[in-house]
Amino acid sequence: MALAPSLKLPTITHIRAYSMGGAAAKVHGQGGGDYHDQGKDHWIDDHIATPMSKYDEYKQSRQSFGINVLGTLIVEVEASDGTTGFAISTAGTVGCFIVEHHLSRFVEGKRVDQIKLIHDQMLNATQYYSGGGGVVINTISCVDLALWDLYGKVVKLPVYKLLGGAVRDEIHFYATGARPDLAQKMGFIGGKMPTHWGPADGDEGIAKDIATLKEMRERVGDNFWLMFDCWMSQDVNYATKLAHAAAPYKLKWLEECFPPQQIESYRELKKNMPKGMLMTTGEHTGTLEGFKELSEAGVDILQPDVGWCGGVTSLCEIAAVAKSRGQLVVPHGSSVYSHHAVITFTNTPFSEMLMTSPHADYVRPQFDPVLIDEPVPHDGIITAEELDKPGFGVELNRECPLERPFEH
Ligand SMILES: C[C@H](O)[C@H](O)[C@@H](O)[C@@H](O)C(=O)O
Ligand SMILES: [Mg+2]
Repeated sequence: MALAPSLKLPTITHIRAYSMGGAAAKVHGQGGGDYHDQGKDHWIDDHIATPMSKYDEYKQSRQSFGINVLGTLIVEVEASDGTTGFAISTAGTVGCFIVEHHLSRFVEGKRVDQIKLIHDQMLNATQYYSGGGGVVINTISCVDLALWDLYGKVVKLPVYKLLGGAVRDEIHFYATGARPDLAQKMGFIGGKMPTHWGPADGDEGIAKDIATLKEMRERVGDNFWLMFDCWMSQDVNYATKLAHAAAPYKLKWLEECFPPQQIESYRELKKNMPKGMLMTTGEHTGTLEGFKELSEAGVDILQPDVGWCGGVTSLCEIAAVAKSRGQLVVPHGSSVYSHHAVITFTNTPFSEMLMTSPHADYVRPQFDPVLIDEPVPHDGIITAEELDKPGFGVELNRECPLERPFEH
């Protein structure tokens, strides 16, 4: 049966890649897709424990060791009917090179609905240099997100409806930031704090982070969720001791204690943790196989970042891996790009809002200032209705200092 004329979909004529911020930029602290690229005196760069914390010179600031060197990647795709779609991620100038000189050949000339075909070709064509994660997968994710945005804008449907529709009317959020007590007042269901100390600080480090947890528990009462985010900074012994020291204060989960490759460390920690405390991780894992391994190691909540794991196409596959084992998938804070996916997942009962206001004392759009109309939770909630705009429902703020370093 021939397609109705209205369903004859346009082809993709152009893909373009822009960067903003990062080491290659003249201006820093711009925020955007690389949300760690903030200005001075920001909670997100205040003595947070990392794998680099064992070096005194890199203890105070993650920017000092380069957490924000990449900057924002913006990918724009244009269809033969003139419609454009775009997305952002963390890949900056490096990502621009990969898009313009490698991935563009798999995109231009295809129909706007051939997203999965393009995704498979991008993943396989970069296998020889991607290492299955990092900036290459971030870049592929950004292209995938831009394609979903374009498809939605061509057929005039929000991405979540293209994925099969909402399974709930609202998304409820926990907040990540320095002030869970303020997050509670803003209507969030929980607060996730970074840890500030690690194995190099020994038992004294554990005592200091537990003191913060104790203080916050006293402020928020017994029922508000409190979590620690350890950003790959620990070893199994330290994480085990921290988990048991935190149990009296009802810590809900311990997040990303180790680098993504240390599957055996996660498997061992899960056995060591107090009963009822959850172990979560995944934001720095970039392959479906990597998430399968984490799932089998007993991770309770998989936390892929849709801009770093392969895009919406991969996120849906990861959600199915989790679902097959009765586990949850709660994406790392990635704003509108994960909202449209999670509202269609039956194993995502809540999601993350990353507080990018400097003192975590008000709700600022996570990718501010690069997205126009970026939705934010009100009283800790975003409704399906608020997502009812074509594509991801946002537009690119072209007043940002965008550069196109390469062309093809
Ligand atoms: C707060 C954490 O240190 C990271 O900055 C954060 O981006 C990420 O780990 C998260 O889970 O939100
Ligand atoms: Mg995290």
